[in-house]
Amino acid sequence: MANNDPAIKPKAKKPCLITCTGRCNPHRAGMEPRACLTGEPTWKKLLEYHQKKGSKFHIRDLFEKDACRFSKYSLKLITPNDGDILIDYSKNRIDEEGLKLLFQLCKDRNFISARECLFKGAKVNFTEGRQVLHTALRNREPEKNPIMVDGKDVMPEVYSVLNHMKEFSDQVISGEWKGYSGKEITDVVNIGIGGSDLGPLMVTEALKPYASRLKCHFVSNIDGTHIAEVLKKVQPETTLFIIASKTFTTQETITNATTAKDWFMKSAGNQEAIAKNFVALSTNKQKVTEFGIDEANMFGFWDWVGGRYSLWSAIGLSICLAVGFNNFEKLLEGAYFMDQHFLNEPLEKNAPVILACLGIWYLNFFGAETHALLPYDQYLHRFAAYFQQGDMESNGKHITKAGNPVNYHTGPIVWGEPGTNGQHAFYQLIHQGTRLVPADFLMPVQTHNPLGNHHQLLLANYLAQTEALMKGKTEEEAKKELEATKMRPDELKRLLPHKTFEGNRPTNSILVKKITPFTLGALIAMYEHKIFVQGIIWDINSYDQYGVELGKQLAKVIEPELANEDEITSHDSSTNALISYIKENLAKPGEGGDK
Ligand SMILES: O=P(O)(O)OC[C@H]1O[C@@](O)(CO)[C@@H](O)[C@@H]1O
Repeated sequence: MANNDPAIKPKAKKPCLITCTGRCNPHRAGMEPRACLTGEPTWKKLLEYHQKKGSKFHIRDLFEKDACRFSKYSLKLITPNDGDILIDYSKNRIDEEGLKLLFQLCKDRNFISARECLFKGAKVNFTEGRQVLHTALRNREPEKNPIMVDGKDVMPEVYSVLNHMKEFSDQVISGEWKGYSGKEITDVVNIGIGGSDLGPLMVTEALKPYASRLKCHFVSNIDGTHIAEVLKKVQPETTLFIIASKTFTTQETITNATTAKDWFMKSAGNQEAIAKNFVALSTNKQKVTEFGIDEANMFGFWDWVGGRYSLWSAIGLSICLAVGFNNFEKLLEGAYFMDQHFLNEPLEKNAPVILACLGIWYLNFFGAETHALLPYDQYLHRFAAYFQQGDMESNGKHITKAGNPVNYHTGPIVWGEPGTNGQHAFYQLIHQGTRLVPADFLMPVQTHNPLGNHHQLLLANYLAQTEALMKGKTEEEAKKELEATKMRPDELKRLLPHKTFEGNRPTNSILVKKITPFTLGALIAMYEHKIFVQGIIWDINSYDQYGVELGKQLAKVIEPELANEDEITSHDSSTNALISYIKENLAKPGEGGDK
């Protein structure tokens, strides 16, 4: 399914790819150190393989031809204490030949050396000139594996912050740490956005079975409703506010933090009280102290920690408070387990590499545009949302390392909801729509809430969906079913096409014994590394995010325009008109909100 959007008709004489984005400019002088991806010999072989075989596969046939398909196309990662992690990728439109070509593409794209650079602290974030070392945050063998940044082993600092996080979270949970009026803390409010919110929120929700006595709340949106609704639930004396911001300049976070501080000061009355009920998580000491939070109450981290990769850092303090430091440490251990798997396993046995390659296969050769993450676990209800930032802010790029526009698609649109809810919302499209939607189905075999036959039913639905998406329902099968209803032949003929399922919808089944801090850490790290592999193949920078800046810049221009009485004519007619409409409809003094 080529991308036929007329807005991006291929400029090149003939599109290099089924889904050429039309930005192809292979002859631009000074091509990047690596050949343009679509110029790679392996890429061309993959194109040929797709045209001759890949595009003609039906997964149902692949299973019928090979009784050992599951054992050939699945991985089992044996964890020390949390059971096995099973990655079943057999329900995909691919065979040995195709996988071999994809692994070869990884090698052609210098993946092996790029992986080493990542872990060793090379400046892989090549636009900001930074290392990318979220793996250092969970390095559980610091003596064996020092991590050098600018000639200095960062592991002592990493462990110093972890020790501070442990000491503080233990004190708060035990009640030793008191609020300004001497009362124990009962509620924690994490104020942050993006990577300073999504990770802590997702993990805290996912690990609810491990909850401490503290009630955790998250405020992120600049919409006053978000903080207003949280402040209704907490008391100033017993609330710990965590101001989480890598830069400590993000408008939403500083606005919310200031509102929280003003609300707090109405009760607390003096600046000293801040020291008991506010802490900061940031790389920016100066801004933290300017806000009024003592450096002693700051948990630092470093520029080589990307925001969307920061839950393993001080940004994870709310996780430590929500589930206890020991469980946070198990989360780190799970991620470390996956790091070691990613670092040491050959491509053919490497879960992040396999998931990355299969993603490339559908995105760049079948024209898929999205990737669904479908956790069959209600506690994981924020899992897809977390990887919307993790994946889309990493690989939503179109400029290569050498500064040229790509002529192939890059990062997918990531989305998803927990099962079985998705089945009653969007599975119709996945089963019978016109788009190919590769999907990962995640499932814990054991539930934290054994209740009647709920989990049995959840498991059955989980298994049925990937089977149905793969097998479909042939016309003959549908016809037999309709005939059994004694339906009139003309009615049957009319309904039959609507009742058949093409199947051949690819899925990966990812199962853990149970969602524990360890297995959750491993799963998150697995997807982080998948994103890395895809970024390397696409030759883009997965670790900057300039794309989020323009909107912020324009908002700074518009904000004062909304505050004055003038008619605004400085924008396009739409924006000018929208501003006018808003000004006409702003609440007049005394109009207030309707009750
Ligand atoms: O942690 P901070 O510096 O407040 O940034 C919050 C978020 O803002 C961004 O959109 C960058 O501006 C994300 O990359 C980041 O996670």
